[in-house]
Amino acid sequence: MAAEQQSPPFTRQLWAAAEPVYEAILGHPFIGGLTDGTLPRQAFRHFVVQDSHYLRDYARALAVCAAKAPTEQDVRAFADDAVGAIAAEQEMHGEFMAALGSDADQAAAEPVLPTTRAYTSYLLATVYGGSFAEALAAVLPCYWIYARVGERLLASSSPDPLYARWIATYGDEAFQTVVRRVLDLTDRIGEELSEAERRRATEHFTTTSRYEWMFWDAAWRGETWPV
Ligand SMILES: Cc1ncc(CO)c(N)n1
Repeated sequence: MAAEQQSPPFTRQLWAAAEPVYEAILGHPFIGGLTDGTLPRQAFRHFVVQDSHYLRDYARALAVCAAKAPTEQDVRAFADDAVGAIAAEQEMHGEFMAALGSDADQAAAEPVLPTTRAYTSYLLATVYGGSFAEALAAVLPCYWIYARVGERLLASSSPDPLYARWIATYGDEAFQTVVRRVLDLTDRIGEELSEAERRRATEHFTTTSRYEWMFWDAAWRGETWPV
């Protein structure tokens, strides 16, 4: 019991695992190009199309978290966030695709590429097959890394209005509030976990954090299916 009380907040332990990935994301040319406005439209378009595919499955993953959540309030919070992910996906389709001279139908018709498929498959397998703590750890980087990246980029924003708009979405106080709530829940859940359960959850968290870096990198490289 005493050992449990001494263990650090779970979110601190998790962030320590993700910190190198977060630094790598901030140093990635996709993020650099977003802030200085030099990111080629083609790379941004790749991101927007894949992200709309991603968010559809992410919404389902959040709905599974809702189904497994411990309290009524947590069920409601994840169900709200699932709705929020669908709204974000539709906004991506609508506003961003229109600004890129395309439309929702065109985006939906484009293939789900390898990194998107790998990330969403891992997420869905973990939330369906794992405990609530594992599910939470798997979906957490999507919230937390975007909130941290958004917050960091908001200071400099971007000379490109389209990229500035993207940055504003995630740097926005409303999104920061949503993320703080999930982090509070993570610390609450973390207190009840054994060391082995913390380790398992941390592994999911590290894996999906890496997928976050890979997601930007795939857009930057213009990833395609090799065959
Ligand atoms: C890949 C990815 N991760 C996180 C977010 C934040 O919701 C997003 N929109 N897309």
